[in-house]
Amino acid sequence: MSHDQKKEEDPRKVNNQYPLDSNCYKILDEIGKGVSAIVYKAICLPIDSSVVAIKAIDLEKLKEDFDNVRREAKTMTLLSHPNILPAHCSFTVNTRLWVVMPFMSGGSLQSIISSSYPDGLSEYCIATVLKETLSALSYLHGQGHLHRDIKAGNILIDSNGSVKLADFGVSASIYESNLPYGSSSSSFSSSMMLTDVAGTPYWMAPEVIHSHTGYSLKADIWSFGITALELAHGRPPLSHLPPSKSLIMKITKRFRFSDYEKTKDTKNKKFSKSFKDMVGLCLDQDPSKRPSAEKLLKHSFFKNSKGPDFLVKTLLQGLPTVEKRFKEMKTQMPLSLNKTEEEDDDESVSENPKQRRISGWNFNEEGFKLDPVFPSDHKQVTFGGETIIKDKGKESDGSSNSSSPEQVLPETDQISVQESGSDSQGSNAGGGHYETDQISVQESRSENQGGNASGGQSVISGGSGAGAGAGGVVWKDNEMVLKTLKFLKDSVDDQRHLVSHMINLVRVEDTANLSREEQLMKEIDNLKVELENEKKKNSELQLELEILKLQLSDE
Ligand SMILES: Nc1ncnc2c1ncn2[C@@H]1O[C@H](COP(=O)(O)OP(=O)(O)OP(=O)(O)O)[C@@H](O)[C@H]1O
Repeated sequence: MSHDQKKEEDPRKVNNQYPLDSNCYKILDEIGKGVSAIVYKAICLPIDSSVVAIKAIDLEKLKEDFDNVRREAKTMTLLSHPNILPAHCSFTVNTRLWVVMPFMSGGSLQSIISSSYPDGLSEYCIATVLKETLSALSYLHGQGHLHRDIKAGNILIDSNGSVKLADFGVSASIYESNLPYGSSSSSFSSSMMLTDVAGTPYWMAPEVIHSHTGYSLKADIWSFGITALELAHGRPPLSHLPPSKSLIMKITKRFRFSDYEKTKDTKNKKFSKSFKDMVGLCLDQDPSKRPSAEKLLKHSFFKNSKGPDFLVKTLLQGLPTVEKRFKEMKTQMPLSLNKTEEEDDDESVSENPKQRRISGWNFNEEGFKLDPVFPSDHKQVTFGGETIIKDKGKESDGSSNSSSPEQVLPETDQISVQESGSDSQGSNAGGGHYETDQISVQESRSENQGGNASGGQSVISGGSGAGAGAGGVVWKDNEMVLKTLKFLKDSVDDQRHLVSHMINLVRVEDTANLSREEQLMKEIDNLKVELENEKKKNSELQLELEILKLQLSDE
């Protein structure tokens, strides 16, 4: 039956255009759930019962983001590129905005990974899907649009292996920014800056988080780099941490990929030099140094790209349907799928085994190593004598000496650290204790006792518990000591993150009665103070590290 014949039969079908009436669609199944939307598989009855995906966005949940949603629908209908998912139409149904779009039977790369590739994809797959994504991004940037939410969850794949970039919920046009758009899309210009915070925290570029400095097209390139890591490892770096803005602010500060090519991956997965180089270019802290999408397309890594048939034969082979995957995920992760925004900040969510596959990323070694840290290696963290994160391997009694050698991070497998922190004189309460028989480090801090520039003393001894007393320094292996100091510093950072997280939780209660604007102002003030403290502490630690390095070189 031709479309024209059908048109006569069904008055709702106009020129093969998708009708703006919910009665014309029959919902078949739920296939996805985002922060404020549910995605359904449906058929459009008047158009030959063609299969579509409907993203039903809850406008009540959004409220202040309504402009973004309208922008998504508008952007999707205006853009035309083989790697960009178009929208057939959009209309409101009660309190929801329905965006009707083509059904991509493979679903998102995120759903594929979490269902079938928990440890990540092969580099050939990554090169293939990312090259297509980059083509979409290059087109988008050429049109003066930022996507602002590049991640595996927004890269969809069809049964024929075609790859499409979707979800323009937070996309923005640089034509729409307050400032004039003055130069070509591939060059970074201060006249193209946007200033509002948008996107998904773990993928956000540092300049988006520190949005007062403005950001532009290169923010998408950062997210693209994070997406590459997400595809390679199964989840984005540091995604076990709560996505609070203040936390992410610190997290992104810890990314130093400029020397990424120096990385020597020795465990779990090996990556090619060209992959590391490509990721390293994207994750440059300085946006102006990141390549444009157009330039990145010419990177040697994308020569590994294989085309859609390859994806059909590898990635999609034997994959459960998108609806089945969603059902499975729902039964496995009821918490995360039903959680509210507040619960998002709750670390207990990451208790879910799927979400905890990698509990973090270890950058300790040489400062640039990107090794996933697995949950079983999760160390116990104590603060002020109280156990904040329990050792996964054993029940902790909260005492400072309750940790086992297994708690030592695997990447620094010959190093152990014993920390004890105290603000009051003489007391030695709190602190984690990680030790092996190779080396142990004990750090004691007492604000009222004086000591070195940062008010602390470090004791490093060869052999567990043996060797130097307070104030003495016995160095056995310079490299090991440096690694240990780095680990110590990271451990302090971790504790600070946790404290910030707790402070944030308390603040949520505190500010519950304030207006949204007042809350944001308050949060900004708090963040400023927090940032200043952080800077101060970091420079103190830096100084301490430098002093210890000097002592080391004297030895
Ligand atoms: N057009 C589509 N065809 C097939 N599956 C889709 C389509 N759009 C979305 N999905 C599925 O629904 C899931 C949720 O999509 P959605 O865009 O709502 O959420 P998200 O991008 O993962 O999260 P959010 O945008 O809220 O951060 C996707 O991961 C994907 O598997």
